[in-house]
Amino acid sequence: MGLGQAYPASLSIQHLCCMRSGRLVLDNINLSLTGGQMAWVKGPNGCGKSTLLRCISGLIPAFDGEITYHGIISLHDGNAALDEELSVENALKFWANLDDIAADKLAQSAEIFGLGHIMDIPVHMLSTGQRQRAALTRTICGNADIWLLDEPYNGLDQHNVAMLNHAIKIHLDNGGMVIITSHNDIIIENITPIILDLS
Ligand SMILES: Nc1ncnc2c1ncn2[C@@H]1O[C@H](COP(=O)(O)OP(=O)(O)OP(=O)(O)O)[C@@H](O)[C@H]1O
Repeated sequence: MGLGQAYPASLSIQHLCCMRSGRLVLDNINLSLTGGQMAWVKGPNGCGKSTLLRCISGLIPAFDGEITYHGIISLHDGNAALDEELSVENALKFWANLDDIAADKLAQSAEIFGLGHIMDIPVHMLSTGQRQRAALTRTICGNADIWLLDEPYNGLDQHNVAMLNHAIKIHLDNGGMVIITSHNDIIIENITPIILDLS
């Protein structure tokens, strides 16, 4: 990960308000996390879950309040950010090279989601679940301390849900942090997420 043990990852959101197209979407949101902790952001469609993750990652400005953090952030959302024309392998290698990730670490991460047999397929030919797995591989093999996972279970079969939960557990055990949005319950052994309900 990006930070050593001497400087653990942390995140603090205080009185955050966020506007979209002139409408207040997030109103007075507060959340504090340290290394090893996970937050589950829940609530009905349109309540602002994705907006919150995009705000934390700096893609949407806060209207009011403060977000402070130590660590490197990786945002995983519906936009896979993988080049549609490249093979899965080359699309992932593009990011691995930028992030200075060793080839064997990328290969190991791709194996977690069983990408081996689809590494030579162009990204635009992937199914929903395959695309989700490829995009998750990018986050999992990276150096980020803080994973922002927006509906990461969408499209995943039961086996790959278990694989993702295992990867999350290892990340938390290593002092990482996770903020996740999901409409489904999150069941990860020995992990009790902090719930942020935006209902
Ligand atoms: N690009 C955008 N421009 C303006 N408003 C937007 C934009 N994207 C979303 N919104 C609005 O922001 C509000 C929150 O949307 P957001 O996507 O954060 O909700 P969500 O809780 O993630 O929903 P879902 O459960 O459907 O994924 C909604 O009212 C939506 O209409």
